[in-house]
Amino acid sequence: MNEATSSTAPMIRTQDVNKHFGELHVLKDITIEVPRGQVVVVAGPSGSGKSTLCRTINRLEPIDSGTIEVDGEPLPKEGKALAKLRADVGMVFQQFNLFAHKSIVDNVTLGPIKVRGKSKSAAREEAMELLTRVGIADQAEKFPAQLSGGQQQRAAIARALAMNPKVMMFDEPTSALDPEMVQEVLDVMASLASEGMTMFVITHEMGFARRAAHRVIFMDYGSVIEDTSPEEFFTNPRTERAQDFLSKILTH
Ligand SMILES: Nc1ncnc2c1ncn2[C@@H]1O[C@H](COP(=O)(O)OP(=O)(O)OP(=O)(O)O)[C@@H](O)[C@H]1O
Repeated sequence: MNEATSSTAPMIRTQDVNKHFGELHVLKDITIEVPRGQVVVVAGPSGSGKSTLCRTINRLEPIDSGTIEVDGEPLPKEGKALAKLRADVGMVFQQFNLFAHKSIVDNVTLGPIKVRGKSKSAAREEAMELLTRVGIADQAEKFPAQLSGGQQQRAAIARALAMNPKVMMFDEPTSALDPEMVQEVLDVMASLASEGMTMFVITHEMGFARRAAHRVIFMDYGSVIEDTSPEEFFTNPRTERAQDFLSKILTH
């Protein structure tokens, strides 16, 4: 890797990205840059293409045209480079996707041992530090089903962090949680944000956007139609679609 490039390039850069699902044009000429250390909240109505955009950046979905770079490097298509990309771009989904038959600590150590080549003892030590950081060290030996949804999601965040990612992507991380557990997950995310992690967060939690985001991207029908500061987005949304969206979300 070219160090000079990687230290100055935006963490994520997409240029004229287009994607279709059959006839549906789900991403339309998406051009965005996310500088390192920036926290971007991606908002928009259901079906506007937010998840698809997120998944293209991790190459879980291929694109039809355009380019995507992570840390100055084009996305690899296969092999070791793809595994490295998946480690560099940590993903946290709505469903926690933890391995049900492994303990929480084993869920966290699996990637570092298999992909990063860490020794078992080093991986375990780091996993315990991460579980402490997300507030569930006391749950380390339990199985996922023995934890609350909020604890499982915090374990999923620890698992992604264990790969030492360059950027963390969150796809509606709190929408499967009972209301009382939402805040504990958002608190972990806000703390990561304050530590300077680059974050790309799809969420309807506008409180988090106000508190932790540097920027809000609003998508509608596959296009980015607002890309602005949280202050501007909340006080002065430019488009009627964003105004409608905010009035629904904020009165919900
Ligand atoms: N694998 C797929 N095959 C076909 N269509 C898909 C696929 N994945 C998503 N779509 C469609 O693409 C559009 C965008 O979906 P996407 O999940 O990206 O939207 P979203 O903004 O994240 O929505 P939500 O907020 O409901 O999660 C939707 O119309 C969806 O039905």
